[in-house]
Formats: sequence, structure tokens, C-alpha cells
Amino acid sequence: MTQSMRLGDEKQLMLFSGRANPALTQAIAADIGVDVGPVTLKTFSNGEVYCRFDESVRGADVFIVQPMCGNAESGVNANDALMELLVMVDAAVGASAHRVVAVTPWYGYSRQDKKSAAREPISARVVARTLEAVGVDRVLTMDLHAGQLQGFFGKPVDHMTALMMLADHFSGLDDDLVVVAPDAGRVKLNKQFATRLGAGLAILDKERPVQQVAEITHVIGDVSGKTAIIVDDMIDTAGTLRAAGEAVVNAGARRVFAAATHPVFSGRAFENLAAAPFEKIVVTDTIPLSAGAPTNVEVVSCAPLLADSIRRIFTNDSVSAVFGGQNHIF
Ligand SMILES: Nc1ncnc2c1ncn2[C@@H]1O[C@H](COP(=O)(O)O)[C@@H](O)[C@H]1O
Ligand SMILES: O=P(O)(O)OC[C@H]1O[C@H](OP(=O)(O)OP(=O)(O)O)[C@H](O)[C@@H]1O
Repeated sequence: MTQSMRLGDEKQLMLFSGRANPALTQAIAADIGVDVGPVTLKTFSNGEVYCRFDESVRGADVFIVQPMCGNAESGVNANDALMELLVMVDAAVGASAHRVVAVTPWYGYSRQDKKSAAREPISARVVARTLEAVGVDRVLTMDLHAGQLQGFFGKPVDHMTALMMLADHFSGLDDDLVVVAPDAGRVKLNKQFATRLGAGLAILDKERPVQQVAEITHVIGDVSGKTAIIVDDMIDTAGTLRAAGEAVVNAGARRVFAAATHPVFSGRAFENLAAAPFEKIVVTDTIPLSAGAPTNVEVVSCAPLLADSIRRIFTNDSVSAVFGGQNHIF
């Protein structure tokens, strides 16, 4: 019989935070029942980021929580966050961690997942290749703009969704609910959201005459007299959501709500949300809420979902079982 040898203590789970979303890391740590590990992170005067783990990570499963977004409080932008994640992974690999997992619930550059025009890069693939180049063992992420982004990785990707959590937030809201997909690409996912709530489904025909401008040309389905919930993966400038909200109201919806996993909130987002007809806009904390968000924006935490996933990755248990053993939503 083959003998195995164990040196020292049991394998350790170590959780670290980049500067993009320390509040989310703290919430995950509290749920798992570990401390956030000590790490020095700073930006030099020329803008380069620096990282050093302040205790040994040798032999540990190292989970680095870092959505690829900016954080005004920490003074990092989205590109800093990406670079910081890369150097943190590199440092953990170089310090002999057993496994290094990038917990990046918001995957940056996810809308650049194909060439939409000649001579464009496929930047989402650049991000994946770079993470793999520095030695990441697996990636834990959430509600990718397109699930196919997983295919840019050769390493395992655990793709979680906040959709069910968001849907449950609206349970008991109204008997006459309709879930609205803001564009054709969202139909499949929004159908699942609607099924969970026992709601109908409507689809908007969205066009982007130029980048970052959204126009709704048709409402497909019946929203008249109903309570509509527009569900999307992200709210960036909120141009899509504002146009969608107005289109649904013009088509006769009685009340309008919105839900999205990622509150990117850039550019004119707050002006657009303030002018839009939503009673409530429900988002998660994959990205920290920037100051000045309208008061009808409500945040539900995805920390319990990520904590559960991290525990399962650490113990080599099924991660899809987080969703009750059912097939993954994607
Ligand atoms: N970061 C970005 N912000 C706004 N728009 C972006 C960003 N990255 C790429 N884009 C453009 O968005 C669309 C994506 O359309 P899909 O239908 O999801 O492919 C495309 O025009 C990108 O250039
Ligand atoms: O808040 P906004 O600035 O309007 O951006 C958010 C919207 O942009 C994305 O879709 P996009 O139109 O890029 O691609 P899609 O056709 O795949 O939905 C995203 O899925 C949202 O619908």
C-alpha cells in the first residue's frame, strides 16, 4: 500500500484583499470565520502598484478577493485593480502557496470579449491569459457579461450567479409581475429569473447607434398594467436602464423596478438613474457603491454566496451545489 506523508499542519485557507473592495472581503471573511490576511499594498508616486504578503503563505490555499473595478476610497482605478490582482497572484505563487484562487466577482473588460470591429483587441482574453501567465490556479467570478468568457481560461472557472438571490428579493412584490430583458442577449437568463418569481417575460429591442448610447426601439411582450422588473448583468452609465425604464412605462407598466448584479456606475449613471422611473434599483456589492448614489439604490450582499463557494473550493466539494444541486443557471 502506498504510504502518504503529511508535513506540518493541515492545509490552510488564507483570504486576502486587494484594494478594490475591502468591505466585500471583510464580509466574506466574517461569513467563513477567518481573518483577512495581512498584506502591504500601495501605489508608488509614479503610479506603479506594490504588494507584499506580511506572513508566510507557504502550502496554503490563498484566496485573493479583487473585483477588477476602481475604488475611490482606496484611490485605485479599474486598471490598478487588475494589475494589483496580477502582482498579488504572482507574489503568492512565488511564495509557494499550494493553490492561488482569484476571487474576482466583477470581471473587468468583459464587454470586450470579441472583435466588434476590425483591428480591435479581445481584451477579456488578454485578462484571462495574463492571470494564467502569473500562475492563477482557478478563478471564482460572478455573472459574467457572457458565460462563454470562461472559455478564455484553461484553468477552472467557478462562475456563480446572484440572479436567484436578486429574484428572491422581489418575491411577494406583486401578483402581476413581468420580468423584462433589456436586450435579446438577456432573454435566457431573465426567463429563469421570471420562472423563479412565477412572472411573465418581455423583451426590449435595444440598439447602440454608437458606443455608450442605448436606444430602445420596441417592447416585445405585454407589460401594460403590470409591475415590471428590468434585470441586467450590470449598470454602467445607466443609459440602457433609463431607456428601458422609459420604454416600459410608455408601454403601460404600472410600476417599474430594476435589478443588476454589478453596480459599475460610471459617467452619467447617477443622473440617468435619478431621471429614470424606477421605484427601486437592486444591485449587489461585487463593486463598492460610489458616493452619491440615488437613495432608491439598494444593495444586497453577495458575500454569503462567495463565502460558500470559497469553502467548497477549499474542501474540494461541489461548487454548483451552492445552487441546491441543480444545474448551473448558465
Ligand atoms: N468598458 C466599456 N464600456 C462601454 N462599452 C464598452 C466597454 N467595453 C466594450 N464596450 C463596447 O460595448 C459593446 C459590447 O457589446 P456586446 O453586444 O456585449 O458585444 C461593444 O460595442 C464594445 O465595444
Ligand atoms: O449602463 P450602460 O452604460 O447602458 O451599460 C450597461 C449595459 O451594457 C451591457 O450591454 P451591451 O449593450 O454592451 O451588450 P449586449 O448587447 O451584450 O447587452 C450590459 O449588459 C448592460 O445592458
